[in-house]
Parts: sequence; C-alpha cells; structure tokens
Amino acid sequence: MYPINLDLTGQACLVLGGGSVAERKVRRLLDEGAVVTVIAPALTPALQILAEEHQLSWQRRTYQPGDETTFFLIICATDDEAVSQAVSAAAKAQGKLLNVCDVPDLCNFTLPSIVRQGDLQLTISTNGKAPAFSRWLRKHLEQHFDERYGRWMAELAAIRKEGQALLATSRDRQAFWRQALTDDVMDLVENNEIDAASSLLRKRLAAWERKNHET
Ligand SMILES: C[C@@]1(CC(=O)O)c2cc3[nH]c(cc4nc(cc5[nH]c(cc(n2)[C@H]1CCC(=O)O)[C@@](C)(CC(=O)O)[C@@H]5CCC(=O)O)C(CC(=O)O)=C4CCC(=O)O)c(CCC(=O)O)c3CC(=O)O
Ligand SMILES: NC(=O)C1=CN([C@@H]2O[C@H](COP(=O)(O)OP(=O)(O)OC[C@H]3O[C@@H](n4cnc5c(N)ncnc54)[C@H](O)[C@@H]3O)[C@@H](O)[C@H]2O)C=CC1
Repeated sequence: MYPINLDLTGQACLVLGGGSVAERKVRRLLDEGAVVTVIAPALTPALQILAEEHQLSWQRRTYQPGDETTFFLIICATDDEAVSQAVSAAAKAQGKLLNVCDVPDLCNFTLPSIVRQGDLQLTISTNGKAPAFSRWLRKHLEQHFDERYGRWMAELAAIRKEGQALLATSRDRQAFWRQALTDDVMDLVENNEIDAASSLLRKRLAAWERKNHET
C-alpha cells in the first residue's frame, strides 16, 4: 500500500454504474472538485438530480470497451462482474487509476476511512483485511480529532508562514519546530485553548529569532 493525497480539482473522472454505491463515490469525487462522468443505464433519484443540475454528465448506456481512455481516474460500481473484469484489465493496461468497489484484487487503489477537520486528514486502511475495523477506528478518532484540530491547523499554517519569513534556512526552521511543538502546546490545544497555544508558539518563535541574532 502506497498512500498518496490526490488533487482531483478539474480532473476527468469516470464512474460506471448508477446505484447507491456509485452515488456515494460520485459525491466524494464532486466534493474534491472532480469533473464527473457517469455511464449507466439507470441512476438513483439523487444522481438524476445531480445530472439535471449539470453537476455531472450522464451517458445513459452500458460500458463499452475504450470508455476509460480519456479519464484520469475510474471507479467501477456496476453489479456486473464481467464489466468489472473488462474495465479492470483495460484501465490497468493504460496505467489509469482504478477502483472496483469491494473487489480489491481488481483495483490498483482502494478507499480508506477518513477523518477530516479542515486541512487535517487522517486516513485509515487495513489493506482490505478488516474494513469494519477501519470504520470503528474512524469513529473513535473522530471523537478526539474534532473541530479544535481544524482551527489548530489554520493557526499552525499562519505561524509556519511567520517562521518562514523570520528564519532564514530550512535547517533552522526544522530545528525551531522540533523544539517548539511540544506536548505542553498540544495540551493547550486539547483543552480548547487554541489562542494560548498559538501565543506560546509565537513567544518561542520570537525567542528563537532573538537567540539567532545574538549568536
Ligand atoms: C477494499 C475495500 C473497497 C475499496 O476500496 O474498493 C473494501 C472491501 C470490502 N468491504 C467489505 C465490507 C464492508 N465494508 C465496510 C465499510 C467500509 N469499507 C471501506 C473500504 C473498503 N472496503 C476497502 C478497504 C478498506 C480497508 O483497507 O480497510 C470503507 C473504509 C470506505 C468506503 O467503502 O468508502 C468503509 C468504512 C467507511 C467508514 O464508515 O468510515 C463494512 C462495515 C460497515 O459498512 O459497517 C463492511 C461489512 C463488514 C465486512 O464484511 O467486513 C467487503 C465484503 C463484502 C461482502 O461480504 O460482500 C469487501 C470486499 C472484500 O473484503 O473482499
Ligand atoms: N449496496 C451496498 O452497500 C454494497 C454493494 N456492493 C457491490 O457494489 C456494486 C454496486 O452496488 P449497488 O450500487 O448497490 O448496485 P445497484 O444494483 O443499485 O447498481 C448497479 C448499477 O450499475 C448499473 N449497470 C449495470 N450494468 C452496467 C453496465 N454494463 N455498464 C454501466 N452500468 C451498469 C445499473 O444500471 C445500476 O445503476 C455491486 O456489485 C454490489 O454487490 C458491495 C458492498 C456493499
């Protein structure tokens, strides 16, 4: 398993099938800004609405060999095993990103459980061995990594920018962050004292910069 974070903004993505599984996959792709085409003889009511609103383009037919050629990423969610086999062989031969829902052997990527708070994203995978445990762990982690962490990410990103302006070298910035981002800062975040955590980091940044000038 080689995890990557894909930017799908504006990327042409193909979903085969128009059932409830396809619907879930389409929603997630649209959330990521993908340009989605659905090929299926029939759609769920929710997918029909998305098609009418032009949020996706629908080709009302079954899969034809070669359909995958112009797409960056393909998700196969039909109930026809022969289609899954054919799409899998064709897409893999063309070096496409391919997921066949719930058939890991036909995929070259699988989908993890996701905990997301702002720019923080934790993904969980069991290499397909225990998806029920992925779901349990996602729910468990969601309780801990709540909206505090979304706010904290925004603060950290701002302080990181300040550090980039104040500290000249990448080595120095690395040294700063390794000594500055410690358990006491994170304890404040845990207590929902985000402003206090930010202040403490900024104080450390100022002190670090002063020390740089003295030496
Ligand atoms: C390979 C993969 C699919 C892919 O990537 O295409 C896959 C495969 C299979 N899932 C099966 C079943 C279940 N899947 C879930 C739940 C989820 N499954 C998800 C992902 C993945 N599932 C990928 C690997 C993920 C990993 O590595 O852990 C999650 C994380 C995300 C998502 O689906 O979007 C989502 C949790 C979302 C969340 O809540 O956070 C539950 C639990 C439940 O629904 O309550 C059950 C019932 C319990 C059970 O059966 O174990 C079966 C047997 C089907 C059968 O028996 O017919 C197969 C096929 C097989 O094992 O061969
Ligand atoms: N519903 C669920 O929660 C789960 C479903 N699955 C599997 O995922 C697959 C899809 O599930 P659902 O969405 O529930 O099925 P569904 O039967 O609701 O949808 C299948 C869709 O595929 C379309 N289709 C059929 N042949 C096609 C072809 N040749 N080309 C293009 N589209 C075609 C149909 O028109 C329909 O829209 C099935 O294989 C199912 O066994 C697996 C795990 C859970």
